[in-house]
Amino acid sequence: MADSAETRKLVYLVTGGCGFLGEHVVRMLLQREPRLYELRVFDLHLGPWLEELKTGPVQVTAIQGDVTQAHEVAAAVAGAHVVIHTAGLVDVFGRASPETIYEVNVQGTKNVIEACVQTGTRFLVYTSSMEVVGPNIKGHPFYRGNEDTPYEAIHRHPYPCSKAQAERLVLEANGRKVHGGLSLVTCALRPTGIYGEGHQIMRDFYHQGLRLGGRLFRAIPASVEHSRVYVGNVAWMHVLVAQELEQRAALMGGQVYFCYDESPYKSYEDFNMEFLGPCGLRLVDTRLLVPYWLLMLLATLNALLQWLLRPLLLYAPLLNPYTLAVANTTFTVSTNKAQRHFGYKPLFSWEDSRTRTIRWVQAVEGSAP
Ligand SMILES: NC(=O)C1=CN([C@@H]2O[C@H](COP(=O)(O)OP(=O)(O)OC[C@H]3O[C@@H](n4cnc5c(N)ncnc54)[C@H](O)[C@@H]3O)[C@@H](O)[C@H]2O)C=CC1
Ligand SMILES: C[C@@H](CO)CCC[C@@H](C)[C@H]1CC[C@H]2[C@@H]3[C@H](O)CC4=CC(=O)CC[C@]4(C)[C@H]3CC[C@]12C
Repeated sequence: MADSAETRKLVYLVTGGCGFLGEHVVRMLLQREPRLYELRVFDLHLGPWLEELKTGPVQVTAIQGDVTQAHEVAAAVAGAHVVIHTAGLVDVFGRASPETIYEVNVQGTKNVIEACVQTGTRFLVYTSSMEVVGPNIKGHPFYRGNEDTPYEAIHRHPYPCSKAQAERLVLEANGRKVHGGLSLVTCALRPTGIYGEGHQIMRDFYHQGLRLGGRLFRAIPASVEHSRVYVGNVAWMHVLVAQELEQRAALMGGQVYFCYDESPYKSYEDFNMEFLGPCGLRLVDTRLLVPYWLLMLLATLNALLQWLLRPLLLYAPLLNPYTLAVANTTFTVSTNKAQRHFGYKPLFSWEDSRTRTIRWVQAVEGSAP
């Protein structure tokens, strides 16, 4: 029944569909959206794994394109029922210029919205970020907060600023008339730090630990808690939102939802050790040797070196004043808004998420850094 031609009618577009989250969204759609007829995967860099998806019942169309190019976006959006816009430049390490980050994250999102309006696509799901809220530049903790918790969201770094601007544009576009006269329905999902199969920073920490003889050094007190969320659950929430947006447009349109699951609250480093520990790494407590002021000094030195070396080479280590501030500030969410509004429940338990991630790290073991 689910595979009959009559039930398969919908065309979805996933921007950034070959990224860490995007790939999980693509695979989840193929598994969990029986009405799918065509799945368009739009990305600057297409992955070879897309080929294996082309043999199934759904037409998978790979589109190599750039969200900053309005005409490329419009061509990809034309005829799509739903757009899931995950494409973005995730850079808190100074690899890209602020201008490029704005161009991709803000102008790219404008292009997606305008393409929906011009071509008559009615449903837009945007991948925002917890960074739109915080941590703010004052390092205020956000403890077990929800979507309505008051918090002074002030940023300077281009990444959170660009995500906040883009999110605002998406929410303001809710209710705009699209080609054909119907209204656009939009909403934004705000994942906390995502982990799982394909997580590049986890891979970097793992290889760093191997280089250091199986050790990682604690820099952040264990009392600083972060919310983390498994990539499969983030993908599932995107798919569910996309499915429910039409029926529940009045309730969900123009709304934001944190992405959450049952992953435990822990410091960034302690949480990573849930996976890296079983893969043979140890977290060595050097916090008494490396006090916070020294870390801040190192982070500032890294930023200075990055600036000095820029004409010659790209120096972009994980530690800089911004990443240190984020890592060192408690940011935890506790909410059931997604459950109340569209029946979200995590698809993967914490045990499943942990096991899957550990298996992936173990498979990464032999691969080059
Ligand atoms: N990784 C994380 O912890 C979090 C990520 N997010 C958001 O989730 C989304 C996906 O992030 P990740 O999967 O982690 O990043 P990623 O870098 O793995 O994926 C982003 C994808 O977008 C594509 N892309 C970049 N510039 C593009 C352009 N100009 N045109 C077309 N495609 C382009 C990239 O090629 C990549 O495949 C982003 O919007 C990010 O802001 C939100 C919260 C947490
Ligand atoms: C002080 C270092 C010593 O081990 C640890 C540095 C860790 C940082 C690289 C990460 C700590 C918190 C991360 C960010 C957080 O999870 C929120 C994010 C949301 C996003 O939308 C994008 C990624 C990120 C900014 C994430 C990036 C890496 C950290 C700063």
